[in-house]
Amino acid sequence: MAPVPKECDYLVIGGGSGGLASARRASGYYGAKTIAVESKRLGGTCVNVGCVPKKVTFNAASIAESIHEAKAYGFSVEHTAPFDWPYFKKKRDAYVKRLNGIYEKNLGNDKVEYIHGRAHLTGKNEAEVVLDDGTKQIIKAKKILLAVGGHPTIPQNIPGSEYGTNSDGFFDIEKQPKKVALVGAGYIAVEFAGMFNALGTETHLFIRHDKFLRSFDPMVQEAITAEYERLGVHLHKNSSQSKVEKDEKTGKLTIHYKDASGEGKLEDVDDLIWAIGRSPEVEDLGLEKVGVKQNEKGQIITDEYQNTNVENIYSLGDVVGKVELTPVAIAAGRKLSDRLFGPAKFKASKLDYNLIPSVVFAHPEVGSIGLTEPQAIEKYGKENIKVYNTSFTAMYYAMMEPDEKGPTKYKLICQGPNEKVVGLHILGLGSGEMLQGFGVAIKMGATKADFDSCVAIHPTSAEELVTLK
Ligand SMILES: Cc1cc2nc3c(=O)[nH]c(=O)nc-3n(C[C@H](O)[C@H](O)[C@H](O)COP(=O)(O)OP(=O)(O)OC[C@H]3O[C@@H](n4cnc5c(N)ncnc54)[C@H](O)[C@@H]3O)c2cc1C
Ligand SMILES: NC(=O)C1=CN([C@@H]2O[C@H](COP(=O)(O)OP(=O)(O)OC[C@H]3O[C@@H](n4cnc5c(N)ncnc54)[C@H](OP(=O)(O)O)[C@@H]3O)[C@@H](O)[C@H]2O)C=CC1
Ligand SMILES: N[C@@H](CCC(=O)N[C@@H](CSSC[C@H](NC(=O)CC[C@H](N)C(=O)O)C(=O)NCC(=O)O)C(=O)NCC(=O)O)C(=O)O
Repeated sequence: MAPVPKECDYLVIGGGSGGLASARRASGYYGAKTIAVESKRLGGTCVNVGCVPKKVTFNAASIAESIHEAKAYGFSVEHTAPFDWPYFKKKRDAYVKRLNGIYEKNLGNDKVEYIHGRAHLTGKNEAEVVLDDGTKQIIKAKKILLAVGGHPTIPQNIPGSEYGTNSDGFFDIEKQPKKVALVGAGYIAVEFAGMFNALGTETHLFIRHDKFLRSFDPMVQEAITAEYERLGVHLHKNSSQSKVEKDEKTGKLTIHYKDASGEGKLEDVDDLIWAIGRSPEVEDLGLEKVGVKQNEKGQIITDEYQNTNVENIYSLGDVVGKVELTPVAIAAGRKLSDRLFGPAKFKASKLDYNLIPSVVFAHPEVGSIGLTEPQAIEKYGKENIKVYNTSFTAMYYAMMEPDEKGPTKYKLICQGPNEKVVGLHILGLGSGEMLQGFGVAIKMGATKADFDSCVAIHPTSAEELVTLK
């Protein structure tokens, strides 16, 4: 006999950053009867195959860099012991598993009912969940949130592309590759390439153009691409892949490619990672059944309040594809629950998608908020913007030989006679931690004079941003 349908105020499909944040706010703050459904592991992309395991791997890579650089500071530390990848992976997996448990407990603390299974819409106020044992549970809900995230985009028309893996598979790699190839030019390819290279893997990065991170300010694109080359990442510029072959005996891959200098092949590759963007996880969600509109990429279309075109169905996070970052999904999820279930003062609550800071955990880190210089020129006209640039050697590198010093470059973009700051782009050690505070100031409408009125903290890299000339 089919189980009795469940009923709730708020059904959240997807237990990732956005879904969990919204469910917990709705139930924990406002007492809405909330059910959250997750088909894989609680915490979603960020906790399981994204920010969290990525950042601890980045930390390992940073330690490798410090060990390498320690000599310049008089330590007789040799990078002799190889990095124990299996040991590290086991600990990383255990940490993620611990977080899965914490997240389940947090749901319980906030009285969100958690169901493990795969959900799809069966009506405007109804979904069916296929449970782990194959049985089906109908859930009727006054309001439904679709926070189903995305998955790595699969490359098209490249024979043998299936021999490669993607960012999910990166976290399953059991043994440190001797030689790795990555395809892509965005956050993931750049972060992974930097980590592999710092950990001592021979790293090949295939990009379609001559620079990567092309959505960032030109200063960032140029400096970080050049720095990766200096660090020894093998960059295959203006390249495309025609075929991937696998030697069944050794498991090694051969990548056939074309670039500006003609055809080539890269042999003896242990792991190939495609990092060419992400696609929405909507195939089996039943969107057509209830008429939820999608754009040409399959992403769910919402208005600025996260409303879909269907009344009482909402969506946010990666599946809407606006800004694919965890804090964005979390903030949108909390604002939505404030609006739907909170007091009257939140009736117009919505996330402001302007001036969202983000950091690429590259080597060195890159941070950005607001407009790039070309965007600022397009929006305000060249005559109405003033750009401040600085490029210097961070004091950390003072003890090192000239060829061991990394770059630090900052750019501040100001608009109008008051020189309101409309863009900040930073590249260098510590950029990740630096940007958040500057983000607050910029979000408050800071001008160049406001930056200058804050006394510098010496000696830091950040002080250069309040003493720009
Ligand atoms: C390698 C990598 C590194 C990243 N690093 C960072 C970083 O450093 N900083 C940052 O801000 N962002 C980072 N991101 C992006 C960040 O992970 C995402 O923006 C964020 O997780 C999006 O949250 P979400 O709730 O929209 O989706 P997700 O976190 O993807 O959650 C969606 C959940 O829905 C579940 N689901 C899907 N369909 C169904 C269904 N039908 N029924 C039930 N459950 C379903 C999925 O299993 C998933 O758990 C990274 C991403 C990747 C891939
Ligand atoms: N630190 C953070 O906050 C992180 C955030 N994320 C989030 O996850 C999102 C997804 O990351 P990611 O997968 O890197 O996607 P991105 O969208 O950042 O970058 C993918 C890039 O790969 C290139 N590309 C696309 N198709 C191909 C192809 N067929 N062959 C070769 N290159 C191709 C494109 O660059 P081009 O046009 O130059 O070729 C494209 O911009 C990010 O946008 C970000 O929002 C992910 C990791 C870390
Ligand atoms: N930011 C610090 C703290 C790290 C942190 O937040 N750790 C998390 C793991 S990252 S877990 C991934 C991510 N968390 C966050 O992004 C942190 C959210 C921020 N503190 C906030 O409240 O907005 C997320 O998807 N959140 C969804 C949600 O919280 O609803 C943790 O241990 N959590 C245990 C707990 O919460 O008890 C750091 O980077 O060192």
